[in-house]
Amino acid sequence: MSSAMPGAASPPHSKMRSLPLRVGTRASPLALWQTRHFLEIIVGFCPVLRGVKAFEEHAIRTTGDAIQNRRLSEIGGKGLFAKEIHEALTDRRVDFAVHSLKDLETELPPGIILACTLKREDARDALILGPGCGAPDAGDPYACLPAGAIVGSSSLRRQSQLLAARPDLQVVTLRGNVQTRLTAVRDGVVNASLLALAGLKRLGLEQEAALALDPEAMVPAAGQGIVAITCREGDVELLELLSGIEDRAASAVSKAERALLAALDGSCRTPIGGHARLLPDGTLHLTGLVARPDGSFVLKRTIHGAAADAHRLGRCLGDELRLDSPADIFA
Ligand SMILES: NCc1[nH]cc(CCC(=O)O)c1CC(=O)O
Repeated sequence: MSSAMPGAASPPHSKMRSLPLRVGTRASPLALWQTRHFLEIIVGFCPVLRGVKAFEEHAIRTTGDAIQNRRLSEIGGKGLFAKEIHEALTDRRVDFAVHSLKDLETELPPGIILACTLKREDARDALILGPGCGAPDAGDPYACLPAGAIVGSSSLRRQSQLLAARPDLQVVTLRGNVQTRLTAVRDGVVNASLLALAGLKRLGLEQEAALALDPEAMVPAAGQGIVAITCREGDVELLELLSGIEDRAASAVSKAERALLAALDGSCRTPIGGHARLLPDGTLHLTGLVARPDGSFVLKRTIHGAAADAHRLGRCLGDELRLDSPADIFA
């Protein structure tokens, strides 16, 4: 965190509030990378913000960061990574905040809105291999895992899809930031793990991925690979500025994926996947998945339609998946 020199920066034009703008972020290396990435984009878009001390980073420690080695499903879900950041916005300690979209709950607190989404990085999950694994084979991605191998993951979505393909595997809880999880694999605490390729790429760790998994075979989390910015609903100046850097493709796919998630209204104990692609002809393809954590039930469907209908497509697919799932999935 840095503080501005008093009086060092004056508003670049009359419409702009006084600087610096305060940016809220989690403190992990990935979150800080994403925040600096966002700042580069916004400065590129609005050069008047260059050269002055225009931004101030506020790293905020969240409840989710403080809890290690327990499943999010046990501790109350993804909202825990954003709660303190939302509070900082509401209390006007920051002006906007940078999030991984997949960690952002579908229903934000009153007064806080998703102002823009940045261009999507690779949405796929990556397989990380440690001691005891064979050579990776893209045609049969799990063949490199020996019988009974221990896979570290705290994601019920990844666990359910993995166990559906390989019921012999043992999935154990593994949390912490990307580096912590890579270290656990390298040290042989687990034989393998699954991580978002986007996080690895952003941190320059792509070479740690043995394989990128086909998103139809391992359906990613809704919003995976997308950075999202929140701000206060009434802050029209900022909303206007942020709308200028909105990536339209990311906006369409995130609308579809998040409408799917909202329609499923799954508790954090329900494995849910959602992945949309925008084709060059403007059609949007959305794949959704619901499952039992042990992989004994997996339901996967795809819907397609006009990108302009992204929200409706997501809701339709979510309703359909819910209707066609056994009662225990959403109990
Ligand atoms: N839940 C943690 C989290 N939130 C966002 C990412 C990766 C970056 C992204 O999806 O944009 C990760 C790490 C992971 O799942 O491996």
